[in-house]
Amino acid sequence: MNLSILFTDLPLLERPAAAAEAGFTAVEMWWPFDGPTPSDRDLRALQSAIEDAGVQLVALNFDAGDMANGDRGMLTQTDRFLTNVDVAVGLAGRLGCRILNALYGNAAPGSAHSHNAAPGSARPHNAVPGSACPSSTHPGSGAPGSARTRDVDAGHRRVAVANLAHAAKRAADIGATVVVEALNSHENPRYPLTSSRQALEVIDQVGMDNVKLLADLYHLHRMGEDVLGLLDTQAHRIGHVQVADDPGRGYPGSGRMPYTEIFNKLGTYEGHVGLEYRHEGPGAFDWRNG
Ligand SMILES: O=C(O)C(=O)CO
Repeated sequence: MNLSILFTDLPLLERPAAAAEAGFTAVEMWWPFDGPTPSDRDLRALQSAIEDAGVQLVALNFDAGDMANGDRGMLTQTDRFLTNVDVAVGLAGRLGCRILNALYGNAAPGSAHSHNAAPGSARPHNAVPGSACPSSTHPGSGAPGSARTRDVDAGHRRVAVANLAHAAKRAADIGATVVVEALNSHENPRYPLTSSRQALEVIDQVGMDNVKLLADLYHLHRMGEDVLGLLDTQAHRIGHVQVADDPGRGYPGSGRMPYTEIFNKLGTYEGHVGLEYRHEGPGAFDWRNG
């Protein structure tokens, strides 16, 4: 269960114990610190909270920037990302965590992907605070699909692939896998990977065995993907699975996704399935008894 999106009424350091109390033995989390290099004291406090609760950290996101203000990863920001890799791999190593999630990062203004809103999205293209939409202010110079935007995207891709390769090498030292995730463009309008195909393309470009897909079934379903088909055809390329229902990002069964079939398929999946849904109030896990 994901400690960044569940138990949010509790301080972070109390959430591992709450998860244990609720019967979980494994937890995952987004990077929980404000920057890429938290103090040793903060790292030790988190480690102790997890160890003292007796739960296993099974997946950890690298620093993804200021998520609350729209950041979605740092793969294209080399200095910040590489600094964080050492810290995150160190923490994961000490806690026996074997999955590290590297969110790609928002496309820069001027990229084709800064216009990534899905059909029907309620939010404007540049809904993330501080984002710009150059093609609307300078017609022709940065329009989606122009030579300039393609250069921006290709440059970012080269940097992201190199940084992923670096992270994967460091992760290999602790026997860990780095995963790459596609997000839905309704909630993440500037995130450039919005399908499993696009995420797998990046993974192919890195070309290392310990770089795999994070199949977040909620994000993928929200983008119209056949998630059952994905589990059938790409199981060997999936390093981690996360679930929530669509619409609403609530618990499985709260929306319209085919969770009976999904869980039947996941019956043979050997990794952990992260519960990454939002829930307020009691009864967050009642669906598991039904
Ligand atoms: O930002 C999100 O929605 C995620 O799933 C991050 O891992």
